[in-house]
Amino acid sequence: MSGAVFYIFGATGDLAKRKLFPAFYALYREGKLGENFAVVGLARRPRTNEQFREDVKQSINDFARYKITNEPEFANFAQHFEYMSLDINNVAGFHELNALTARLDEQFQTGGNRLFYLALAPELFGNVSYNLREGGLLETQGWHRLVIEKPFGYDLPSAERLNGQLRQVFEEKDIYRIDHYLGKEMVQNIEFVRFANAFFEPLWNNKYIANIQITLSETVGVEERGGYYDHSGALRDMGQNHMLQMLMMMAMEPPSRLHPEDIRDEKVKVLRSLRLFENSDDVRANVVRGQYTNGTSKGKALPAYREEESVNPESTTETYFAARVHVDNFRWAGVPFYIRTGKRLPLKTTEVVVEFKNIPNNVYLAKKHDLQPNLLVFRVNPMEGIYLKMNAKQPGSEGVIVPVAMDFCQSCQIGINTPEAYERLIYDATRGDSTYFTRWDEVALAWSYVDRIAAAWAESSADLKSYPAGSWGPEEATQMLTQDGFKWWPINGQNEGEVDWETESPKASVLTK
Ligand SMILES: NC(=O)C1=CN([C@@H]2O[C@H](COP(=O)(O)OP(=O)(O)OC[C@H]3O[C@@H](n4cnc5c(N)ncnc54)[C@H](OP(=O)(O)O)[C@@H]3O)[C@@H](O)[C@H]2O)C=CC1
Ligand SMILES: O=C1O[C@H](COP(=O)(O)O)[C@@H](O)[C@H](O)[C@H]1O
Repeated sequence: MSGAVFYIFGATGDLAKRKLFPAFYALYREGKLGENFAVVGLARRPRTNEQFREDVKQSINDFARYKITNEPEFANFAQHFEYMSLDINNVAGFHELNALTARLDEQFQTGGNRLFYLALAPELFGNVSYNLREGGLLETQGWHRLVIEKPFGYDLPSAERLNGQLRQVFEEKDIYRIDHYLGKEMVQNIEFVRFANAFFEPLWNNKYIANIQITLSETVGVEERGGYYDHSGALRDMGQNHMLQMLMMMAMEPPSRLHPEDIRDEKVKVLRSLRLFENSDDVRANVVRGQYTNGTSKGKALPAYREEESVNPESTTETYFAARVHVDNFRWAGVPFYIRTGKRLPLKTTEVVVEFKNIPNNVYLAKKHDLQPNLLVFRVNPMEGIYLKMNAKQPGSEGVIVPVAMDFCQSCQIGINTPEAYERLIYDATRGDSTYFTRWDEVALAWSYVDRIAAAWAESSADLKSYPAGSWGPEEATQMLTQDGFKWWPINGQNEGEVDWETESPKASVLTK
């Protein structure tokens, strides 16, 4: 990797602590950072370099997958970190930052390359980019890249405004919009499994696939982010980004080359093919929203959403939504994509299930047995793997057919969530590989789709359902599939009531008939 100075704006914040410092350490331990780098932590509160390095150490001890086992090695890593107190609205501070960087460029031989990571509230993104230019930080000979966190706007108009601000300073090719789901191993693996196997691609269409289900369930509530979440809700927090990104990975055509722009071109075509909801009735017929009331998990009482800190006690924000999405193109016409996500559900899991059409029911075996459809399941999070559910003869029986699994449990082999999404994404941005970052046209089209749902919801909250914390969400989401002759496949083979509350994490391989 070429050298670089990394600037973490928001270095005293939650994201830096939980994700960014551990990711830098993992990259360093794996030799991917080399020695020609410096990390400058930036935020308003005062911190000495020593205190900052202690913060970094603490965050690694608390959150990293590589723990510190070798103190001299950590000391060597830590001497690449410096801290500067900076209010991003103060342009003079950026001149000072430029002077600091000139020294770091020299000390660590970074070649003038600069990566600006904005782990800040989105309202601050525009000012940072102006001040980077005003402060002279974009004048070195190397590359200058901007990495920004979600949310990218609140709706299409606000996203356009934000993008306009950034584009006054940075070219699109230098803007790396993070969707951390794209950094997850199994989300990236969708593309490989689809396009590197002779037996999937011929079946990957409306002739053989009955429906696709994407579930992103969380056990947590809104924790300390009530203020942000109450303004956002599940649709904007998860739907506009992570869920549509996974849908694109499932539905895209094979790219002609493995070039970032070719891959993103194919993804964006999926968004262009989404059937837009025509009016509020259309939205209500195809999208269910819910909010959790009080309930229990592992025998523990949980508060209702409206009782959470910083949440409006009369809030109508959805903490759950499920939608029937159609991709109106030649490959997918007639195949529903069902997506659902929610807080305070029974399991923390992300899974994508491909349900294949059953064999013709006039065939002898189908006439004689109640055959289950074949399923291909991508387990994204926290267990990682792929399993195929198929039908086979029960050994020794009188021709009894049972569902069996071919199960590739990646996390059983190499551990849970390896490597972490942020490691991959920081590494890719440093190498200039934008494949797993969101291009502006993807962001804009995703907002266009989601804005229609949000607009219908803004008219009236009469369709907002409640669900007890610890349940699988409103009954209406189940009915939506029943209407189509389908059902939600149990997550990791577990129906409600069968959850392993002790571990909360899915069992390796459970099949439900
Ligand atoms: N936390 C998470 O898990 C996730 C976060 N994100 C996104 O990442 C971004 C950061 O989130 P998070 O870390 O949770 O937020 P926090 O509120 O924990 O941190 C915000 C950071 O911004 C700094 N800051 C605020 N105002 C200024 C200013 N005027 N000048 C300089 N620094 C400032 C704060 O430091 P100080 O007060 O010292 O100035 C702090 O370091 C947000 O966009 C969020 O949506 C996205 C996905 C997950
Ligand atoms: O972006 C977000 O994602 C997290 C869930 O991410 P995961 O990697 O833990 O599955 C979600 O909790 C948060 O609300 C949202 O902003």
